[in-house]
Amino acid sequence: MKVFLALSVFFLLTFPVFSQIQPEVLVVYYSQSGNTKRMAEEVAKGAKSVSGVEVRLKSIEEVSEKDLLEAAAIIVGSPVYNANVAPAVQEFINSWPFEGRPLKDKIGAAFATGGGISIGEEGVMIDILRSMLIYGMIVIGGEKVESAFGASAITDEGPFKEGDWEEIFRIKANGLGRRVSQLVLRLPQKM
Ligand SMILES: Cc1cc2nc3c(=O)[nH]c(=O)nc-3n(C[C@H](O)[C@H](O)[C@H](O)COP(=O)(O)O)c2cc1C
Repeated sequence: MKVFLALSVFFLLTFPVFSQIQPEVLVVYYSQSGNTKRMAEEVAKGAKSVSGVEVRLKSIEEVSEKDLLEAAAIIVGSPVYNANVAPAVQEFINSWPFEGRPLKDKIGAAFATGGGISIGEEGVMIDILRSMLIYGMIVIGGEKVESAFGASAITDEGPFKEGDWEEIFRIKANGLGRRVSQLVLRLPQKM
């Protein structure tokens, strides 16, 4: 009897801790030749470095509406296509649920990869954040002023030409994910 009582008390005291649902950070990307995918992996790594959050990494083709609704934060990555968000990414964002604004108050952030310096990546991140604002999301940038609009990488010009993944881009991507996770934990969680 005593053992039973002790076990019951232990269960009652620890159940809320074990059953607590961790907020989710969804990192989602579109990538044809692998650069944006690589950046997404680094963003996810940064997000995972913060304990107390669940991180999901998916391509836009793999993401369901349920994934979007369950996430406390959505981080979207796109390559630069003719100085714009890749059409597949814009279509993906356009397909998000809007009625009743179920994405309102989720954190939103962006990352981008572009072939050349200053030929589109900043504009792409701002365009992603601008669309997120329509959904009522709380948009944020990266950790440092160098990633104020999000994390971006140059993949095909001068010293940044394919091959080595530059450390500065990795640091920006890690920092973006980390900051999103830290801020997610500071928001009141919806049950
Ligand atoms: C159709 C097309 C248009 C592009 N336009 C631009 C551009 O305007 N500016 C730029 O910096 N890079 C441009 N790029 C280069 C890609 O943005 C860059 O290679 C990117 O890293 C590709 O990402 P991914 O490897 O994830 O597919 C373009 C690439 C394609 C295929």
